[in-house]
Amino acid sequence: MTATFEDLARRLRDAYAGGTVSPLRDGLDPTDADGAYAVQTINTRFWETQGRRIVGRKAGLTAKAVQQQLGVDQPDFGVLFDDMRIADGGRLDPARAIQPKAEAEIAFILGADLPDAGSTAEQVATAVTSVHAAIEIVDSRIADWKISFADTVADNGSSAFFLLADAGRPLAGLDLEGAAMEMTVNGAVASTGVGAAALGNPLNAAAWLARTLAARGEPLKAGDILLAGALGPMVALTPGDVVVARVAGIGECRFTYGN
Ligand SMILES: C=C/C=C(\O)C(=O)O
Repeated sequence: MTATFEDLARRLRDAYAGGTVSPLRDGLDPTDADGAYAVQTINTRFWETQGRRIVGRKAGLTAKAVQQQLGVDQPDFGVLFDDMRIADGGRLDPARAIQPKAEAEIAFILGADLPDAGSTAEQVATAVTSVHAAIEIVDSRIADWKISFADTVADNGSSAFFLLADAGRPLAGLDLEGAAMEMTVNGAVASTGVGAAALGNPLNAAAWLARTLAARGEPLKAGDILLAGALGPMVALTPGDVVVARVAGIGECRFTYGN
């Protein structure tokens, strides 16, 4: 290994403005989760010093369909910053993205802290104040999305932007596992899935996030937004695309990838 974690973190930061970089093989073994999270954390701290505010976390690689797309077999997480949020019905300027893809998800907003490294899905459920249909726009800073597990973890879970349906619903009575997802692009169905795709139930993905972050000493807090992971395959975006995600019984949200 010739590159340090600081080198890799700087390389990924520079890619946001300068364009994609090669896979990080000169400093990270493709399966080195600890090293990859160390790189992610260097950049999280860096961005915080630049005034970006953490508003939540994303779980990723929770759906078999997405794991297969990327050739991995475990979930990961990334940080959601305030400036990554797009309004429901809003626009994402293509100049702000490199090689974006959209994923339809279920999101939770927490009303209580989750400090327990043994948090269960039931404990998370008691902390949830609202459930939303959501879209995450992922955008690898690694050229052509040729990512290993370590590459995507180091690169903030390949996260870039997200939006939540304005209308949220209380958790009580919702069938999260059975909720059918359909995402259309320009009116044509581009991705389908179901809530159970996220580790069996989106609450399992949220509990995985809660445990993982508590164990790292950075527990989820009241007010945090949690993205529970893609419910179906991700879809590459082209300027002009209008993307709508519908999650049955939960809601829908949309954005335009264009000026
Ligand atoms: C590479 C990113 C994957 C996700 O965001 C996901 O599976 O939700």
